[in-house]
Amino acid sequence: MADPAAHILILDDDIDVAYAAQLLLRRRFGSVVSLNDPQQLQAALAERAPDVVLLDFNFTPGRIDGAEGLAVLDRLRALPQPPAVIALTAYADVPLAVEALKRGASDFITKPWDNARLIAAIDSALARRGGAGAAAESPLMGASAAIREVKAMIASVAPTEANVMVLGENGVGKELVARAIHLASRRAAKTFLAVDMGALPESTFESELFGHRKGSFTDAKEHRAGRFQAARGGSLFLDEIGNMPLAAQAKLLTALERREVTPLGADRAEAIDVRIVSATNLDEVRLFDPSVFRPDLLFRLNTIVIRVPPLRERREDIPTLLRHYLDLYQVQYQRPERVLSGEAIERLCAWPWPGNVRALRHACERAVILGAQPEYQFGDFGLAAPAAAVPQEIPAPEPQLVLGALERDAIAAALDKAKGNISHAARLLGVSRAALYRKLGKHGI
Ligand SMILES: Nc1ncnc2c1ncn2[C@@H]1O[C@H](COP(=O)(O)OP(=O)(O)OP(=O)(O)O)[C@@H](O)[C@H]1O
Repeated sequence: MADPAAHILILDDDIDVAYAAQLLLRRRFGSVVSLNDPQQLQAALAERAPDVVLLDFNFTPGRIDGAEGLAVLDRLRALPQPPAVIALTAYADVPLAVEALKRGASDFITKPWDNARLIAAIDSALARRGGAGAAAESPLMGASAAIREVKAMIASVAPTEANVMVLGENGVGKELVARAIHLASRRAAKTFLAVDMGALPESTFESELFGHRKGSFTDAKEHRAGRFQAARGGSLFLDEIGNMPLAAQAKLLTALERREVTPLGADRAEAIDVRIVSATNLDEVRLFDPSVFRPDLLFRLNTIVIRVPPLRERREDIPTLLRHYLDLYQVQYQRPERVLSGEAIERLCAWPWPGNVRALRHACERAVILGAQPEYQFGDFGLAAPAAAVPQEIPAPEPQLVLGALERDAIAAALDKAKGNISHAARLLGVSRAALYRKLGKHGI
């Protein structure tokens, strides 16, 4: 199972559709519940808050304006811990998909869906959400010289149309930078759409990005908009571009060079009107290796490069980030305000934070939930001691501790082999990126 902790809610009046989705998703996610009527929503939310909601937009027979779905979307987004919402649109309705994205949906899928694409969309939504509610909307915190430089670059490139490439390890805040560029640009009122390029199945790459016409291949039962069309007028964030196969890179290059895309089966190309921001955690040696990444595509994407340094290289930001996320989770979990003990601050500032700000955020969430003393202690943050420091003489370890240690070692080995690339490591371990992030959080890696 890819993510046993995830709770997925399907809201679709078509019982067959909901059942098919349930069958598919039950094999991968811990809990999958389907509802056929929005009136059942309140009770379902009271029972367990979902991580991801798959939301159909029309419930009353004959209605196709999507207003019912948009109302549910607004309700879900207003929850204290809003789930990620993936819009299910039956009519390849681009304006509706765009409206849903503007109101906070994380993605949209056109019915009938491609199974791999649906799973990839849920995985991405879980990874982005990181199990931590609205925290993704945090502003870019920090006042270190490195972050001040990043903010200054954002301010100067945002008003231009230049393509920006954001580089940095996993969890340093590349997507936050991309969003900040969008929000400071003249496109701010339009859509910001993030696409995990590493998760797009190769077989449906073109249809996902550029769309397709009804009948262009066996399963193309309806016209379908691609990501380029859905983000029209706004910004398209191409995340994890370092994980794209070379064949897909060639297709993307052609679209960017011509500034137009041709949906599969269409006889005319459509002009592109998107600002491209891309990101990768590949180090620059690998990025400049032509066997990994096409130099001509790199040249298209990296007009401006913004490097976000790892947290261990800007430790002065750690106290601000700790306070920010502790405050956020205290409010979210309705826990009392507490300060950090001196020992905790000292050790947290010295911690290497290989998972960067994402790991710090998870650690803060844990401390808020588990901390039981008047001040937060280092131990509340659940950061695992390095493997070598684990005492060897424990007489009869409990089986789950042994399993935990084995899991941690396997993750560490996979990360090492994948040179820190989360997507590659997840593939080596046979789990989704979302699941791996959760495990990294669990083990404090
Ligand atoms: N400077 C920052 N201030 C506040 N929150 C931050 C900062 N940097 C990162 N975060 C938080 O850390 C988490 C990870 O950030 P983000 O998704 O932008 O990282 P990323 O570099 O795109 O990661 P990945 O490469 O794994 O996709 C998010 O919850 C984000 O809000």
